[in-house]
Amino acid sequence: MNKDVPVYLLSGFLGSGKTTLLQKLVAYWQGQGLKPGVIINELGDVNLDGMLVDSEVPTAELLGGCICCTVREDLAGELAMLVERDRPDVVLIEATGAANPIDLLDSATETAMYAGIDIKGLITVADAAHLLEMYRNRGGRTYALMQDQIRCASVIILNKMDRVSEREAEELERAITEWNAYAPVVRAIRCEVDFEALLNIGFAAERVENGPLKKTPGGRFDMLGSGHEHVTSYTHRFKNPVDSERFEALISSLPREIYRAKGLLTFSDTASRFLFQYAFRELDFIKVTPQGKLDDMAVFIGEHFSAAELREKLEALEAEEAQA
Ligand SMILES: Nc1nc2c(ncn2[C@@H]2O[C@H](COP(=O)(O)OP(=O)(O)OP(=O)(O)O)[C@@H](O)[C@H]2O)c(=O)[nH]1
Repeated sequence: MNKDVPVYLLSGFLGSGKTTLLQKLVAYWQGQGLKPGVIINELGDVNLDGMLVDSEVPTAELLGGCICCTVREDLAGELAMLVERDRPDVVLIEATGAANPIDLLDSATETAMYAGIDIKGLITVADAAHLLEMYRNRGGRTYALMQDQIRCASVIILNKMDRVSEREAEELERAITEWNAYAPVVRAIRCEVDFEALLNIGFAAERVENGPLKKTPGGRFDMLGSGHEHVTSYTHRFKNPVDSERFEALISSLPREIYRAKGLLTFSDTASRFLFQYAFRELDFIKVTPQGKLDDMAVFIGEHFSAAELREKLEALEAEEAQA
């Protein structure tokens, strides 16, 4: 009989560093001579994260919805198919940052009943600076979701340590341990951690056995989840290139309610195309050469922001360039 394929789930709020970790874990497993498979779930209908994953890696995409609601059944199907078709040695599932991990765990364990997989547990990546701000302001559904993602974790990566001080990190670690006394907390910058240690400490049998989550007799995980219906997104499709500096200025003037944006852009003043990333007030650009035909687009994610206002600003930016 074939051995069950180990499956790791990856959660963490929008922009915390999940894809950064996914890329590194994939490289780590490849370095061990293993064949990893990945499933990526994005809220938008274009898989931008997929562009950052080695094209040799079998990848399944779940787009246009979130694992914990609209694409729940699809996850089971995609996971079973990936395992059957590509026979990976290990699978990593990256949920959207808006996903409630309970539903993700539920859906994955359902699949485990028939698909020959072994759910190892959940890695939660937290953006230290963003979590700290949320923790100090206490309240709101984003904060509740971040807490749930930490409560459900088998191991927590406290990422973006370059953005907090030692005292702040200690304050965060105390809070995290209160929410989840079982999971080890590993500090990191750009999710750079000792992967061997991470996979050993976080998923040791006795920890999983005594972990924060117990299954109910009905097979579901017994923990109240907070929905993420408050999270909204707006996808903009660009008709023509925009000026990079004006685009940067627009991004830096975004309202606080928009905490995540990413997209693929052609600038009028540069030769190549760029994947842009904006997470908790930090902007990053990566040069890319997308495979196949992909139009310029940007997705903005946040709470109760005005999509109409944002669209107007973006259209004005496009119009300025068209006239120039
Ligand atoms: N300053 C800083 N930035 C980081 C660190 N780790 C990742 N980033 C940046 O944060 C942004 C978001 O990282 P991702 O790995 O795409 O985050 P994600 O959790 O996959 O985002 P979603 O898919 O939208 O949920 C990117 O611009 C990263 O380069 C870190 O340790 N410090």
